[in-house]
Amino acid sequence: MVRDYSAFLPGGAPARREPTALERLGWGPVFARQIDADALNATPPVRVVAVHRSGLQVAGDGIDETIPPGPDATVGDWLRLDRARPRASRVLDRKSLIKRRAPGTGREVQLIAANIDTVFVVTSCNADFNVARLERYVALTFEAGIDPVIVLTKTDLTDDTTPFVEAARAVSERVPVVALDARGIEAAQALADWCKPGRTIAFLGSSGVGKSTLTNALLGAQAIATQGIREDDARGRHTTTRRELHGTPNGCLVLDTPGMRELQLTNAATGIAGVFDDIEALAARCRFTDCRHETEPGCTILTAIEDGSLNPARLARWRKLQAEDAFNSASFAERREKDRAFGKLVRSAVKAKLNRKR
Ligand SMILES: Nc1nc2c(ncn2[C@@H]2O[C@H](COP(=O)(O)OP(=O)(O)OP(=O)(O)O)[C@@H](O)[C@H]2O)c(=O)[nH]1
Ligand SMILES: [Zn+2]
Repeated sequence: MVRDYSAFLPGGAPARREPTALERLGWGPVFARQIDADALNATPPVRVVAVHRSGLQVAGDGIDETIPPGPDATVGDWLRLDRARPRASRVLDRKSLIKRRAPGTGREVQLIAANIDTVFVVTSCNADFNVARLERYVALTFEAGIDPVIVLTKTDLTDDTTPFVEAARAVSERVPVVALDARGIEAAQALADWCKPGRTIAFLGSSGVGKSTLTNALLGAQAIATQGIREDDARGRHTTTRRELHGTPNGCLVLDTPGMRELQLTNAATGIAGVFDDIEALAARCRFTDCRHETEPGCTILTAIEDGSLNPARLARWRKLQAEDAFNSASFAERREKDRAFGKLVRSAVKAKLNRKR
C-alpha cells in the first residue's frame, strides 16, 4: 500500500478535508479569532447572505433564517447571532467594506457589501466603456481594502478589443484586465484564478454590462434568473432583490449587485491615491510643498505633462475625483458638526423649559 506522507513533509500539501458548513460560507481565521469558543452555542456566527426590506437573511451551521433589521450590517457581514434578541446581534470586524455616498441629496454613507475578497469591475467593449468610470470603481474598491480585476465583456460585439484592453490597463498597474464574452463557455474559466473555494467575489458596474450573466456563468446549472430573486414585500407584492450571495458549485461565493447609476465617492482619498499613484508620486517629488501644479515653473507634474509622460486628461480626472471626494467628505463632517450644534440647541432649550417649570 502506498501511503501519502506529503502532509507531514516540510512544504508538503496540507491534508485535504471537506470544508465545514461555515467555511463554505467564507468563514476563516480572521473571524474565528474574534469569537470565543464558549460563546459559539449562545451566539453562533452567521453570515448575512441577503438584505431584504423585511430583514437580514442569515446562514450558518444549520441556520437559515431571516432576522429583523437592526444590526448595522450589509450583505457579506458576519454576525454573532443573538438568539434571544436578534436585533442586538453583533457585527464582527470586517476584512473589507465597500461603501459609497448614498444617491440623492443627503450625504449619508451607504454600505454596499462586506468581506469581499475580489471585486470584478465590469464594463463592456461598447458605448458603456468609460475610463473615468473605471477609475472611480477601482478607487472605491482600493478604498474598501480589496484588489479589483477589470472585466471587459461583449468582446463578441467588437472587431478589435485592443483599444479597450489598453485603456483599461492604463487605469492602474496593480489591476489585471480580463476580456471575454460573458455568455461564452470560457467565461467561468477566465475568472477561475479568483473564484476559489471559500473566497467571496462581487461584480460591480453599470446596468446591462453583464454582471448577472457572469454570475450565472459561475453558478453553472444553479443559475439564477437574471431578474433576480423574488421576495414578498410587506404589501404582498413581488419585488426583486439583488443583494444576495450565491454559492457556486466549486465553493466560491458570488455577489451580483444591481447596476449603480450614480457612484459618488466619499472618504476615498486612499483609494484615489491608489489609482493615481503615478501622479501622487510626482506631486510628492514636486519641489514646491504647497504647489497647485497649475502654473508654477519647474513643477514636476507640469514638467511630466510637457515631456509627454503624463496624460493631461488623466491629470484632469484625478483633480475631479479629488474635488468630489473632498466635497462629499467635508460636507459629511460639516453636517455632523451642524447636527451636534443642533442637538446642543435642543438640549439647552429643554433645560431652559425645565428650569422655567421649577
Ligand atoms: N453579446 C453579448 N451580450 C452580453 C454579454 N454579456 C451580457 N450580455 C447581454 O447583455 C444584457 C444585460 O446583461 P446582464 O447580465 O443582465 O447585465 P447586468 O450587468 O446584470 O445588468 P443589471 O442587472 O441591470 O445591473 C443581456 O441581454 C445579456 O445577455 C456579452 O459578453 N456579449
Ligand atoms: Zn507642482
